[in-house]
Amino acid sequence: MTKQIIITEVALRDGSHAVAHQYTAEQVTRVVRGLDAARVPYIEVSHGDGLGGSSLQYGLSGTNEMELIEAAVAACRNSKIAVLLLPGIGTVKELKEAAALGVKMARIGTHVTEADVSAQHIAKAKELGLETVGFLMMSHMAPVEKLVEQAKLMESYGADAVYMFDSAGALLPHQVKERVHALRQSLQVDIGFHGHNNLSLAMANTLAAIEEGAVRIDGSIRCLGAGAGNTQTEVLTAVLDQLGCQTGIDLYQIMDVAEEIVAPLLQVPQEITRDSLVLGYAGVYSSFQLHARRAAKQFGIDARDILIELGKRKVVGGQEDMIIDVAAELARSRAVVL
Ligand SMILES: CC[C@H](O)CC(=O)C(=O)O
Ligand SMILES: [Mn+2]
Repeated sequence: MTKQIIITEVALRDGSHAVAHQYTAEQVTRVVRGLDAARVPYIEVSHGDGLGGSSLQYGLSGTNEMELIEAAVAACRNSKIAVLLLPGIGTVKELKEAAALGVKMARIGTHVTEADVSAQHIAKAKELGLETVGFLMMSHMAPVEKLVEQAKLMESYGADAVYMFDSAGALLPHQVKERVHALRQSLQVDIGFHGHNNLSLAMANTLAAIEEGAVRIDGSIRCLGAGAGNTQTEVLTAVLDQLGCQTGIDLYQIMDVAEEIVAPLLQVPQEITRDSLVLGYAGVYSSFQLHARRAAKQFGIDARDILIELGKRKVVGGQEDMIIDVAAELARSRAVVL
């Protein structure tokens, strides 16, 4: 595999879920400086749920995300700062603000069956001169044909690349291969992949995606991300180097950022816990983990039961309020049985 792989580092966005959206501008500056020195091409910075995500529904940010973005842009010499926007959560107003701060890439995401809601935001991002990526979340929930159909919509709206997101960390390598293969057959633009490690398959799935032609990959330093986190950037850098793929990232430098700057930020290392394992097993949005844990505590029940029930109900991003409803129902039904 002699390929050029373009990595986007997502610890300062997806990893925001893992720290309950409490990054400070000082932390962002230190991490971005390190990533920039390691020559990571893109660094995503936003609330975990994207621009405008700070709310009671999704979790309040400790620091206004525009301040974090400004700090990130100021800390870059080489890397480009990307932002996430989920239409319905973020708006064009925030996209404009981010662009004015010097952001270079917009990543517009929708649920895997709802690409049509991204048309306006993709067009606006392009108009603002941003490199624009479309991504389809919870891609395990749609059959391959549906995924391809939705990806083609994003391409038709002007996306420069389309990613499939394994948001629940539920896909197995052969399923990733099948999906990326089909996307590669049908799209002209670059294909990307974003994995979660809930079933310990983020790296295997990433390599499966690359084998089938994905050239844009999300990584997260020290795995910092929702659920069990994402494909670990520094490990991916080493593995791709062994495979003869080029990332342009300095391996020792990225290892040092992981060890010396990111690890000390973590209260506990990012690992596969029983709750994150259930996210992958039940096919539930990784960002639901912290909400489910809180609800479990509040109602005196097991977070795994909540997550399994959410999986059965096929709950998707934006339905965070259902977590409390499900927890309350489960607690009630148990009280009746007793
Ligand atoms: C809530 C947005 C979500 O975290 C986006 C993402 O990273 C994913 O779907 O995996
Ligand atoms: Mn994610």
